[in-house]
Amino acid sequence: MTESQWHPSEDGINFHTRKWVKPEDLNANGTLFGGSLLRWIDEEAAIYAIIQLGNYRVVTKLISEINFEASALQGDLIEMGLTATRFGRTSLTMRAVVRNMITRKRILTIERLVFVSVDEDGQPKPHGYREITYDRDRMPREHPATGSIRLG
Ligand SMILES: CCCCCCCCCCCCCCCC(=O)SCCNC(=O)CCNC(=O)[C@H](O)C(C)(C)COP(=O)(O)OP(=O)(O)OC[C@H]1O[C@@H](n2cnc3c(N)ncnc32)[C@H](O)[C@@H]1OP(=O)(O)O
Repeated sequence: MTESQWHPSEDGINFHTRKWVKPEDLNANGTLFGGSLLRWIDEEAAIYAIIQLGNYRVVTKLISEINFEASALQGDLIEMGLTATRFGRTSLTMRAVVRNMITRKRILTIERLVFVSVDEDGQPKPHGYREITYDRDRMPREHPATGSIRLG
C-alpha cells in the first residue's frame, strides 16, 4: 500500500480500534505474535457481531484463510477494521483488515469471519437483520451478567 492510498477507511472498512504493540505481544523473533492479533480480531468481531445482530450470544463459527502480509514491532500502533459482508438467517459474515499505523503497511486480511447468533441453549437463532447499522440501535439492553435486570 502506498502512502497516497492510505485513508481512514479502505474497501468500505472503517478502522475503529487501535492497539499499541507491547512486549507481551511479541513472538521469539521480536515481532507481533500472530496469536495475539487473532485474539484481538476475534474479540473485535464478537463486539461488532453483537452490535449488528442485537444479541450478546454470538459464537465464532469460521475464520477463513488468514493472509499475514507484514508485521509489527514493539511500540508500533496497529488499527483493526471490520465490515459485514453478508447477513445470513442466523449468521453474519465479516471481512477484517489490520494495518500498521507506523509503517503504513497492511498487516493482514481475513476474507471471511462467520459468527452465529445463538439462543440460551447455544442453538442458532435467526437475527432478522439484512443490513449494516452504523448506530447503536440494536445494542442488547439486558446484560448477561445481570440476567433479567434491564439497563437504562
Ligand atoms: C448491554 C449488553 C452488553 C452485552 C455485552 C456482552 C458481552 C459478552 C461478549 C461475549 C462475546 C462472546 C464471543 C464468543 C466468541 C467465542 O469464543 S465462541 C467459541 C468458539 N465457537 C464455538 O464454540 C462455536 C461452536 N459451534 C457451535 O456451537 C455450532 O456449530 C453453531 C455455531 C451453534 C452452529 O451450529 P450448526 O449446527 O452448524 O448450525 P447450522 O444451522 O447448520 O448453521 C448455522 C449458521 O452457520 C452457518 N455455517 C455453518 N457452518 C458453516 C461453515 N462451515 N462456514 C460458514 N458458515 C457456516 C450456516 O450457514 C448457518 O448460517 P445461516 O444460513 O443461518 O445464516
